[in-house]
This record gives sequence, C-alpha cells and structure tokens, in this order.
Amino acid sequence: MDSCASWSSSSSSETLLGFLLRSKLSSRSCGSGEYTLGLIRECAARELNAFLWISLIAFTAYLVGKVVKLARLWIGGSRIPGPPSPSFYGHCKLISRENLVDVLSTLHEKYGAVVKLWLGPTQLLVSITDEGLVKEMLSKAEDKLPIVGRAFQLAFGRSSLFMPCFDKVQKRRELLEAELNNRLHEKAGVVSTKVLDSIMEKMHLLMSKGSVDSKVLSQHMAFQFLGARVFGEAFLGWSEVTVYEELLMSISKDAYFWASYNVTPFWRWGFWSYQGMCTKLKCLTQKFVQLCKKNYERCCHFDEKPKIDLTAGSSLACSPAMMPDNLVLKELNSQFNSSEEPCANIMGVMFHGCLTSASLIGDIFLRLASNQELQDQIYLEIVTARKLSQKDDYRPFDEMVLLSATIYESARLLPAWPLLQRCSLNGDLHLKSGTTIPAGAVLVVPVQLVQMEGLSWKNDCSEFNPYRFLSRAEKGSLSAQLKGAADDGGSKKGSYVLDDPRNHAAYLPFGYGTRACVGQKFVIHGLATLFASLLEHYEIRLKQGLKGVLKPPLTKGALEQLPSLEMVFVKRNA
Ligand code: HEM
Repeated sequence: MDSCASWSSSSSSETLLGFLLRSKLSSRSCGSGEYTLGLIRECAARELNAFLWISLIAFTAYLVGKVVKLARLWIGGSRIPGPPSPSFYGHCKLISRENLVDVLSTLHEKYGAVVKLWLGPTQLLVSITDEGLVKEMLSKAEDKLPIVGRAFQLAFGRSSLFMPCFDKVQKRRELLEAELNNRLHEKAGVVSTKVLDSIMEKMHLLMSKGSVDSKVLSQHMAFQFLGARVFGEAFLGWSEVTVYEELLMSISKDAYFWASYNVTPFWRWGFWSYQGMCTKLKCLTQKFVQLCKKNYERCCHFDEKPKIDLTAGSSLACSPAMMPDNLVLKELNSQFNSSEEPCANIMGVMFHGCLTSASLIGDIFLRLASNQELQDQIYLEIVTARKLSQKDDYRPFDEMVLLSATIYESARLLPAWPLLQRCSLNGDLHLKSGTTIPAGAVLVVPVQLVQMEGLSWKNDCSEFNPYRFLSRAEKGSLSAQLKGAADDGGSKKGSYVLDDPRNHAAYLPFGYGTRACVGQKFVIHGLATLFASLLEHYEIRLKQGLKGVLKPPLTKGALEQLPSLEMVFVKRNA
C-alpha cells in the first residue's frame, strides 16, 4: 500500500507514457480494486485536462484569427475612400434598404468610383460604379452574399442554385443553362402556341372588365411562359395552377424581408403565415412533379394514347414528345446530393424567373403603351418577319431587331435586380486599378447608377432609346430586306442589325461574370415571341394617359417597383 501511495504522489510530475507503463507494473503489485479505480479516475482527470487545454488553445487561436481578420478588414477598409463610421454601429441605422442606392449615388459623386460604407464594426460594404472595375470585380469574386441564398433556403429548403458558394452551384448552373438554351435555335422558338393562347385568354378576360392592369397581366405572362418551360405545357391545364401562381407571387413579396433577419424570427406571427404559404407551395410542386413522373413513366412503358382531361388534377396530358422537354424530369434525374430538398431548385427558378420577368414585362408594356410610334414600327417589323418566315432557314427572332432592342433598353432603364452583390470570402481582392478590397467585405454594384450614368451611354443615357442597340445593316443582307421596319426619327428609313448588348461595358441587367444570370438568352427570346404575338394583333394604349408612372421608385424590389397602369388592347385591322 505504501509503495502505491509513494508512486501516486510522485507520478504527477511524470509523462503520460511513463505513467501508463508504471501503472501496469504497480497494478500487478498492488492488485486492489480501489487502486485501479483511483488510477482510472486520475487518468480521466488528466485526459479531461488535456482536452480542456486543447480546446482552450483552439478557441484562442480561432479568436485570434477572427481578430486578425477584423484588423485586416479595418486596415484594408481605411484605405478605400468613403465616409468614416459615425458610431460603433456604423451607418446601418442611418440607411434603409429603400434609400441605399440613393446614399451610394451621393457617396459616388463625392468620393469617386469605389466607395466604402461601414454598416457595422464588422460589416464593410464596398460599392463600385466604374465600368471596367465592375466587370473585373464581377469576374473575380465568385461568391455571393448569404442573404440571397438564405431567402431561397428559408422559402424552399436547401438547394444547389442561388447559394453563396460558387463551387456548390457551378455544376447545376451549367446544366440549367444548357437546358434552357437548347431550343433557342429551333424555328419553333421558346414559346409554344399553347402558352400564347393561354395569355390571350387571360388578356380577353381582363379586357371584358374594360381595361387591363399591366401588373396583373405581366405576372400572368411571366408565370405561364416560365411554368410551361419548367413543368411542361401540361402545367397550364392543371386544376391547381391558379392557386400555384397566387402562392408564388405572395411568397415573392415577402421572401427577402424574412431572410433579412439574422436570427429567424420564430416569434413573429407573420413569419409563420409566410412559412405556411411556402409549405403549401412545396406540397403543390411535389404533387405536380409526381403526376408528371407517373405520367411520363406510363407513356414510356406502355406507349399510351394521350389523356385529354386535365382538370381532375390526377392525370395529365400524356405526350411523350412533350414531356422530356420540361425541366422537372431532368431535375429529378440529376439529383446531386441528398441534402437538397426535393424540388427546391425548381421552385427557386420559378420564383426568381417569374419575379424578374414580370418586372421586365411590366416595363415593356409601359414603354410601348406610351410610345405609339415605336409600336407601329415594331408592328411593321413583325409583319415583314411573318412574310419572310416562309423561308426554311429563317428564324423570326433574328429579324425582330427593334423589338429585341426595346427589350434590352427596358431592362437597362429598369433593372429587375437593382444591386449586384458579391463577397470576397477567401482572400483580399486585388483590382487592376491598385485598389485592394479586404476579405470579408461585401461588394455591390448599383446597377441603375452604372446603367444610367455610364460613360458608354453618351448624353441620352436617361432617355428611352432602343436604337442604341442597333446599327445599320450592310446592303444585301437579310436584315436589309426589312425596309422601314426600323426608323431613327421618321426621316431616314433603313434597316438595322441588333448589337450584342454585352458589347456595352455598362450593360448589367443580367449581371456579369461567373455568377451572371443563366436565363438571359431564354428570357430575351421568350419575351420577344410573346410581344410579337401580342403586337401583331393588338395595339396597346394607356387608358388614362401617363401620370408620373414613367419614373417608378427604382430602388425597391422587383415586384414592388413594377408600375401598375391601366391599358387597353385595341384589335388591329387585318
Ligand atoms: C427578366 C428576367 C431575368 C432577369 C432580369 C434576371 C436577372 C438576374 C440577375 C441580375 C442575376 C444575378 C447575376 C449576378 O449576380 O451577376 C441572376 C441570377 C440568376 N438567374 Fe436570372 N434573371 C432573369 C430571369 C431568369 C430566368 C427565367 C431564369 C431561369 C429559368 C434565371 C436563372 C438565374 C439563375 C439560376 C441565377 C443564379 C446564378 C447564380 O447564383 O450563380 N433568371 N438573374
């Protein structure tokens, strides 16, 4: 017993290995249960100590890392021009989401093309408006702010699109882009006659009440056009499609608001009602996807004849030729990882696509309805394009250059996405101008400022002028046959070709670089087809003239900024 006691008193200064070797020997010599228990206790106490030390060191290292990062952010931030922080809380309390672009505009006037704004002690916002620097930054910074990803995740669950980290979205982006663009070069175009019929039907329904609210029609057009591409045409005849549309639009109004909370606001009743809508939308999406899947399998395996009844909600039109075209089945077949919520990508694409397309459609209505001359010129272009469409190698979109330019110009003046956002998560961002943006800073591009004040737009940058995207066609080209379809002021009739808007350094409605919008080409083609069909048969007029609607508040979200005007559709004489 004595030997045990003397050993245990001296052991505290020995190494763990020595202790273990000794303990074996001494346990043999002592052999008592009490001694073994004491030994285990001591061993456990030492391990706990070691664990606590390691944890403490790791935590301290983590904190030191954070402090170093913060110090680098402060030092890096101090080198960028901009106002000093008014207090510990920065400018966060002084600016709201609504006036952020106005604040940035004033700061850019005072401090130049790159300005900083402290939003809090750890939040540095850097805004860039110089065309060259904007493009350089957007190509180099691949990660996005968590708030966009959070909005999508809160509403639809974990997905692999719209997430902050580029590596996680890259593969899915590429697949979606390829899928969306695979029909662009077909003569049939990206919008089917079924979609057009459904939109005309809605327009007639609205017109039967005397006039059409542009906001209502724009939302419907965006929803139908995208719904058919994402879910397949059968979606348009589904009995619950109207409920789906209403839910999607209601969710889109609140999504960014609820995502702006740092801590999910479980205590607010409104949040739960929002979550209820999201759950309902998820159930509806899954219900339709299941119908789609079942129907497709049945069509493939049994070569069944198409079903006609779409209203029951239990069966869909079965057309094997049509089904593989929708994105839903492709999406189901390419489920990348199990952590993704089923259908989250589908809902995300519907959400973003409808919101932004509706905003653009609404603005095009505004431009056309307030510019009768432009409408007449586009009409001539459409009629000529129709005549030429008898040729086999002819694609109408290529010839409706003024209509396409009108779409580009509307997107320029009222970008649906007012602030492009990136962050430099992994390291400092060095720009060619010599500016270094420290890691952790939030980078923004106020699209309106760049698109309305950029040097490349010349003097009329705040005017609506679709001709800025057109140049004279060479004599003898196919475009040159469109005599009179485009006209720059009434005197000089001629023909034009459409420039690639990406040639303009300051054209950013669809973003730029690795995280740019993958739906850009699809949307431009789709909207050109939709408007060509409408303008071919109808003239769009304003019911009561314009009352200040041409300058909607630009800094709000896509749907909020959508101008609402009363329009009438007057049938054209054949
Ligand atoms: C008028 C219609 C649209 C506009 C104005 C628009 C605009 C934008 C903008 C500004 C971005 C961010 C780009 C950046 O940060 O550089 C974006 C991202 C994206 N857009 Fe669109 N978009 C439209 C329609 C669509 C449609 C119809 C789809 C798909 C069907 C689509 C799919 C996407 C995707 C997947 C991203 C995310 C890219 C990423 O996070 O990596 N967009 N869009």
